[in-house]
Amino acid sequence: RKPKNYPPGPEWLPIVGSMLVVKKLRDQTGYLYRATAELANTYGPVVGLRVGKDRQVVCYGYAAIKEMLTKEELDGRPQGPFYETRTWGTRRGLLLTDEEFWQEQRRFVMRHLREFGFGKRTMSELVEAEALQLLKMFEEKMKTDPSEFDGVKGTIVPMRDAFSVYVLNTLWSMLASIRYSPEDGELKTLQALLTELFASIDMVGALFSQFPFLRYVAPEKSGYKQFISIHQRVWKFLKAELDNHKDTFKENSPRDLMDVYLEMLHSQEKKPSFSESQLLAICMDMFMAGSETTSKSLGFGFLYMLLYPEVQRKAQEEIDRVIGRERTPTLNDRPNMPYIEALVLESVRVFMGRTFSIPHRALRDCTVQGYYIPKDTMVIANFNGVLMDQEFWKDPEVFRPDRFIDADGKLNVPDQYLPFGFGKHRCMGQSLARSNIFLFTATLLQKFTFHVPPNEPPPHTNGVDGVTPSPGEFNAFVTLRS
Ligand code: HEM
Repeated sequence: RKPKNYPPGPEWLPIVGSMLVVKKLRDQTGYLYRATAELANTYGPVVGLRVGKDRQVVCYGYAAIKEMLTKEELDGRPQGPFYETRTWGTRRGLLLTDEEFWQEQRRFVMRHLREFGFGKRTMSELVEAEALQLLKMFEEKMKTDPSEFDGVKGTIVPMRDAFSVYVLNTLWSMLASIRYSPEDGELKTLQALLTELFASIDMVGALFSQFPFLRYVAPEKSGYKQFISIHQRVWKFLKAELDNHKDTFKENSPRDLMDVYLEMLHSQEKKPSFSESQLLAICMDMFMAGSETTSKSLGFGFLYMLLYPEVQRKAQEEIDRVIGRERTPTLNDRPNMPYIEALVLESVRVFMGRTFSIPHRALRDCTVQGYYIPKDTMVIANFNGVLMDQEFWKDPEVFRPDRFIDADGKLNVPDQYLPFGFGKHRCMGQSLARSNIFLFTATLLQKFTFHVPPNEPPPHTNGVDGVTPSPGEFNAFVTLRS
């Protein structure tokens, strides 16, 4: 039965709850975020659902989302088999842990990442080095695989996955001093598996999390088997690196986050939340939270730039004015390049405007916008309701970085812009993500212009649904700037 004053929403049927209504809307609209947006149109900005065993509340619109993200009672993360299976049946990591355990671990990781890359100097070095590698890859492609249309020379580049290894390398250098070659077979397989995993589950779980008995009666169909097998591959990959670190570990000379964590494991000050499996879970969370999100923002950004060539032109004008063509861009250029900064914000907006936050959980009974939220309810923000809000942005579907530039030409970020979350669980990688997108975009646009290939239709902006949305596969015809 619905609790009294629970947020309004569709009827709850025995066992399935409101699942069939959500599923029908999802089938009609093609996306979970659109299905819950439809529900918000009918029931208001806080929608109460039950899917299988889970009570789920979806917040839509700025007021509800801000309240949800800042309310301490809602700082829990969901519990249950789905969230624990990924870390060996216990709660581990940073993304899906809460209370004291999470606070201790988050604090430790944030403090030490500053030494190994989140600090201003180290971050510049890492991101600049990767941007140059990315540039080299495009230059090589130009030489080895040229194309020509109507006398214009260039090359065709599949763009959707063009950035992922370089993004991952900046993160992985900090965590484990590793850089992968874009040709690394194992990494490619792993990234392909993650893309598959991300497309097959949702932020609110999977069928086997809402109906746990399906793990036993329909392990294949419920997605359980695939979920486990992909995680096993990720664990094996990460464990090999951890073993390598343990073998080469030297006391008092930490090379990266893995080493400082290992040092902590041997220290007298070690608190119970620290363990080897927790270190692996942190790496896995960073791997999942850090690389997919940033690469997909870049993917959407470049997809939209194909459709809005004037955005590229404006960005290139700024690059020519501030940097010129001789030296490559650096992170120190950021304060002088509001348009590219705005382009970064706009790329993240169109990506996150198609998805949800990581789910929160009510640690205690509380309210959101006056509605009753019982303890252990999953509460989730549909960012579509705030990042694509028609009333606020006026033309949310248009790719227009200028919306973040004020009358004096300065960057202006409104409160409604919260794709990195807010409050105590806010994203740990915001500055790294924004630095990567800034420098990768500026470095490529300084040398190249990106066009829809003349023999292909323009790519569509819909994207592929999943935990995080991904642009569909698309090609760009890339030409050298004259
Ligand atoms: C464009 C890129 C990114 C976007 C849009 C993004 C967005 C978010 C959002 C919305 C949250 C959830 C906030 C909440 O639950 O209240 C989050 C959490 C998190 N992000 Fe990111 N993120 C990005 C990149 C990164 C990167 C590069 C890293 C790795 C360094 C990272 C690590 C994390 C972690 C560890 C959390 C969990 C924080 C916690 O629960 O305390 N993210 N991110």
